[in-house]
Amino acid sequence: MKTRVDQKFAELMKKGEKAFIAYLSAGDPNLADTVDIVLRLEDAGVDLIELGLPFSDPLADGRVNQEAATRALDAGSTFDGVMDCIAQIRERSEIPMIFYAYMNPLLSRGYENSITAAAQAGIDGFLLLDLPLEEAGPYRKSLTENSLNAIQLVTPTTPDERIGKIVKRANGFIYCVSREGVTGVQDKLAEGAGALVQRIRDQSDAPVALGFGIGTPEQARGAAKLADGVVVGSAIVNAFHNSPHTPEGRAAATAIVKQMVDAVKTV
Ligand SMILES: O=P(O)(O)OC[C@@H](O)[C@@H](O)c1c[nH]c2ccccc12
Repeated sequence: MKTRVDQKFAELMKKGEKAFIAYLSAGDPNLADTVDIVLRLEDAGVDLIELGLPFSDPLADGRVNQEAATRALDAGSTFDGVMDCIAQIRERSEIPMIFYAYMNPLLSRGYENSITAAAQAGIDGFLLLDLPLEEAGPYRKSLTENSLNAIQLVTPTTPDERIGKIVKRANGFIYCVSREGVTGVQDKLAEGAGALVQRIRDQSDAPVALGFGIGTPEQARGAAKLADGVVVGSAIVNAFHNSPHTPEGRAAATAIVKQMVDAVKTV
């Protein structure tokens, strides 16, 4: 089972290049704009998209991502609308996409068919935040049946023994959460990020992407030196939210992201 995510990481690692992964909340400010923004990010050199399903209680998200999810919900984003958005992106792009979701909206809609619908729409993997490993058997089985990656998170408080269990069940890439707490730009890269990436690499050969708190080209470069990929979310959400929703404004926001992409690509 080789997804676009697998292929992209294999291609980049062969070139000795680091991956740039951009997070955004689907539907912020609306689903049609999400299609435009994703295509602009791809043009700016973003390698993978982590697309968030808007949810009312995103407990792992800081203010920026919470407010983005609320804007998306207020704009009428639904699960089916996000599926249409993904399908529209897929009509025009082969960019690898990971579906980031909380359990609640999937359970309320029905687990299995949510995964099947997302696979049919064209995503390559799931990042499900609040499903404990021990209860994720049926989830992983459904992902495998749909040829989707199961992206798993490792955090600074994850013991080594649990890292071992997590990486055995992960594929695509391992998401290394650089710091304790919720998402949101910080003034510097977390001190222990490098050591945490190494703790993962001690138990897995899978690509490791480092995220949480990265908001400047310097921080992105620093993260790229430590891992195989860099994830940026809040800074990108902010750039597009704080720029006019016009072609010029979108181009300006994209240019901000491109500075971080270029910093990662020159490591
Ligand atoms: O926003 P930041 O600090 O750049 O972090 C990336 C993050 O937004 C994205 O990967 C993500 C959004 N919501 C999450 C919840 C848990 C883990 C990761 C995420």
